[in-house]
Amino acid sequence: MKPVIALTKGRLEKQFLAFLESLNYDIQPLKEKGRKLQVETEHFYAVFAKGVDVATYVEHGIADIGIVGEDILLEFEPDVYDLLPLPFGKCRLAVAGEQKAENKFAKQRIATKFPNITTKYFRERGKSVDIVKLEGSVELAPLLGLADDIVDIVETGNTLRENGLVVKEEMLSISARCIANRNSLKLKKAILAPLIDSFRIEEVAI
Ligand SMILES: Nc1ncnc2c1ncn2[C@@H]1O[C@H](COP(=O)(O)OP(=O)(O)OP(=O)(O)O)[C@@H](O)[C@H]1O
Ligand SMILES: O=P(O)(O)OC[C@H]1O[C@H](OP(=O)(O)OP(=O)(O)O)[C@H](O)[C@@H]1O
Repeated sequence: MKPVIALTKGRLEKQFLAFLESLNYDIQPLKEKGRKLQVETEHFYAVFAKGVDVATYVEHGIADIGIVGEDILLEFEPDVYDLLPLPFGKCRLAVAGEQKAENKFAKQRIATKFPNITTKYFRERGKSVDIVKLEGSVELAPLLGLADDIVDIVETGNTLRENGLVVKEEMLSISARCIANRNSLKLKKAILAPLIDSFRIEEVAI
């Protein structure tokens, strides 16, 4: 029996494949998948889904293991075992906005894909803010007057820069994480351990 791994489609999928390749796994079947959403490889079955759905498939035990951004775990708090950080998908969450802009709204209004993370962050600092939930291109919100600021992922900072926005507060650093279903970890330990252990690499500080 092979384990089932749920992979976040898109950006993390590409980085995970490069990671697998660096560990000498044969990723040819994954590279050739076309539009298929399930692929069998020598060591595991892979299924491809959006990040939050990866967490759902793992929570329900459909997938034994998942590769997902830490932002998804913090925002949705799925009931899964958060096993280990992975050396890709590195970025940070930040509050950003226009450099000099006075707040337009009486109560600071924040646009974000991450309402739960945002509410918690400001609550812990004794501040109550209004949240506008968006699904993408969050940087538009302050430019168009929908919100004062945003809470979003920053990697290179190019998206902020090219839209005339600046980081106002660094919130936290995040990376991709390897998660696991709680029962799978107990019942399928023998087949999961070699895979999980192979993902556990020490990062070299430079
Ligand atoms: N610019 C970035 N640099 C590095 N990692 C990122 C960046 N943006 C997102 N991520 C990480 O990659 C994960 C997947 O992001 P991605 O943008 O591919 O999917 P998404 O946010 O669900 O968007 P889409 O709706 O386009 O699929 C995020 O959960 C986050 O952890
Ligand atoms: O600092 P950077 O390297 O510019 O990366 C940050 C951008 O990447 C993500 O957006 P994504 O490309 O996923 O598009 P989205 O706005 O539709 O979520 C994120 O939401 C930022 O907009």
